[in-house]
Amino acid sequence: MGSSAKAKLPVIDLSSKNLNLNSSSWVTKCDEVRRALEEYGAFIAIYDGVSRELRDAIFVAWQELFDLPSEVKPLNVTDTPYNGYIGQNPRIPLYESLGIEDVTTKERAESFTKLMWPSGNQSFCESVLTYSKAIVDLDHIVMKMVAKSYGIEEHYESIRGSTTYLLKPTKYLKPQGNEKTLGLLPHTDKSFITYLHQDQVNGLEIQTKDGEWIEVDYSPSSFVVMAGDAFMAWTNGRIEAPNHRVTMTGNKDRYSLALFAFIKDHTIQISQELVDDDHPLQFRAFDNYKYMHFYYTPEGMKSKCAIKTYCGI
Ligand SMILES: O=C(O)CCC(=O)C(=O)O
Ligand SMILES: [Fe+2]
Repeated sequence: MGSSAKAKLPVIDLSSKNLNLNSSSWVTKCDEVRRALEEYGAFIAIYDGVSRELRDAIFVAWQELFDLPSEVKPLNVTDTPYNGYIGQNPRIPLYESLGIEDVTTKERAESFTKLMWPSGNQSFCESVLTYSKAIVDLDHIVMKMVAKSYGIEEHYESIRGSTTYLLKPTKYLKPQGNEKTLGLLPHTDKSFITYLHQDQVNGLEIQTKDGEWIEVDYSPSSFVVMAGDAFMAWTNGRIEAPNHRVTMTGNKDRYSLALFAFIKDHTIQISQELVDDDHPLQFRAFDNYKYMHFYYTPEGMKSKCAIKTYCGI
């Protein structure tokens, strides 16, 4: 199927002045968030928790990071596949990314900074920490809203403390010539939930349930909220992780920023409140991190829907 200029992701205003937990509109808004995720697996959030200055600082920081010598960036090695450095992959030659695991802890932000800049880069480290914490606040809002709408607040509280965040700055080189070029292959995220941000250049495309590709057009002051595979299992399949990809056109490099939330060292139970005659139990309790490791095995990679292969019933 081709790309469609008509289909659009829902846009939901989650800025602080428009959210009042004690008003009747709160419940309506929670349902709006839940419905958008059920229909598209994603939506665009307008969110004022990241100031313009912070946004500018973070994209300056990413440029500095990607401009580091090519022998420095691969020093970022992690135990978890694909969380470290990815570059020079012939299947996606425009793509380069670095993951910062457990980014909201000061020690990890500092150790990553020191690895990349042994003589220090205080402003980089501060921008990373402040930005990540602002998106964690957005995560808490979104999760609270989904949980409220499904009536599973207690269930969410039981996993919330086990959330860990991976920040992944990504650079896509501008394509050679005028050809539309694939920057990132179609995939679903292995996370629980993902928050995407971009500089000026569009390129993200999300596939609808009927196979159409939506070109996501979002401003630097908004964020794409997207369900990952683990979210699909947690909600007993009510919310599916959408297939998405990046295509590059035009003559500018693209910088994007993903914050992936994972549930770690905690077995995720499927919400029993979401199991009924119309929605029989589809998944067994599972571990988000072990699932991610499974995904990168030959069996996981060839599976059509890895989360169903891993813990589906
Ligand atoms: O660059 C983007 O907008 C999307 C990145 C993405 O999908 C990913 O890193 O999983
Ligand atoms: Fe993704």
